[in-house]
Amino acid sequence: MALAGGVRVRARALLRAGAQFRGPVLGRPEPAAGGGDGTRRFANLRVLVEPDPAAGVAVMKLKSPPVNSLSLEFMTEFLISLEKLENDKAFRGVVITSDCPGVFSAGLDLTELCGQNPAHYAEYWKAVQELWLRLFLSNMVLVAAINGVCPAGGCLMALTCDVRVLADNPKFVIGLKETQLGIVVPFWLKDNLVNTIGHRASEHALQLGLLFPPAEALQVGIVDQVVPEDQLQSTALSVMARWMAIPDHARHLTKAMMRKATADSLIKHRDADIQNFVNFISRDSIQKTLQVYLQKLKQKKG
Ligand SMILES: CCCCCCCC/C=C\C/C=C/C(=O)SCCNC(=O)CCNC(=O)[C@H](O)C(C)(C)COP(=O)(O)OP(=O)(O)OC[C@H]1O[C@@H](n2cnc3c(N)ncnc32)[C@H](O)[C@@H]1OP(=O)(O)O
Repeated sequence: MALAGGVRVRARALLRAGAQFRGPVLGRPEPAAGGGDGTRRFANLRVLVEPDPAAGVAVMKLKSPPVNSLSLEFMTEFLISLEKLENDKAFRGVVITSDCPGVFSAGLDLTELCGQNPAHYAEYWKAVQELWLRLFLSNMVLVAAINGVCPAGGCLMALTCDVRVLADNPKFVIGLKETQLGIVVPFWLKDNLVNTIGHRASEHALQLGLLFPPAEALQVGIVDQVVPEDQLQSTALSVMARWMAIPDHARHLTKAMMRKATADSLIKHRDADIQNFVNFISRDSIQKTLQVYLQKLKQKKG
């Protein structure tokens, strides 16, 4: 699946600005592009990719500090990195994790949702849809190694993965807290949650805007495994190894079959969903609520 129009334009702008695939990364000199030694890492500004072509796996580390919020730039760079891996036959699986201590992702970037114009909201929501669709329909095995708090849009990313492993830390809550902010999750994200934890549990989780700490997250099934923090990466890689043992074509066709109806319901109604979002987010009452919330977040330290 290729990047959608608006996201592609932004991706091109980022590429022109030289935002991606530069080295050295983390201060370590790297072989020149195309060096082909199989160990080269690549990165754009906000996503660090550590490939292991021998295993067919790459680790994507979200590194958009302080909280990996889903800004347009971050989502675009993430999708560029994902597409690069998908186009490379060497890679069949991706572990998604965070490089920001204590936070997997804080979800939608609230500064993108406050005080902007309708065209911006439309572009932003299209990018969110694209992020979800591209992850949800990815050919590759996706394992989320959740090493931090994972609310709302962070949970959206994790829910698209085939497996979620959560580090056992009481601060690392996961869930869709939108109603607590006075907003409503889009129907396709609701469907994604229902597919994961069932209808009744989703009703409670969504209406109450529940954020589950590890033991509850495991019990309700929003994550598949909870492991000690220091075992998160190794567990994610061994889960991946199990999935990689399945022939790709059969696994992927099965995944596509299981997910088609949920994805199609968004694909068929993308424009209407964007219009709904723009109307909703432009309301004075919603703007006020979000602004107060953002202010509170900013004042937390003071
Ligand atoms: C009819 C159709 C209608 C459709 C409507 C659809 C609406 C959307 C629906 C669903 C999808 C998803 C929605 C969302 O994702 S909304 C965002 C929800 N996220 C949150 O509420 C998380 C908010 N953040 C936090 O709780 C904390 O920051 C934290 C727990 C993640 C991390 O805590 P801590 O480490 O203590 O960091 P700080 O709180 O100090 O934050 C640092 C810094 O970052 C800023 N910040 C935090 N979160 C966000 C964010 N989501 N967007 C933008 N900026 C954020 C924070 O303000 C601080 O900034 P600074 O003071 O300037 O440093």
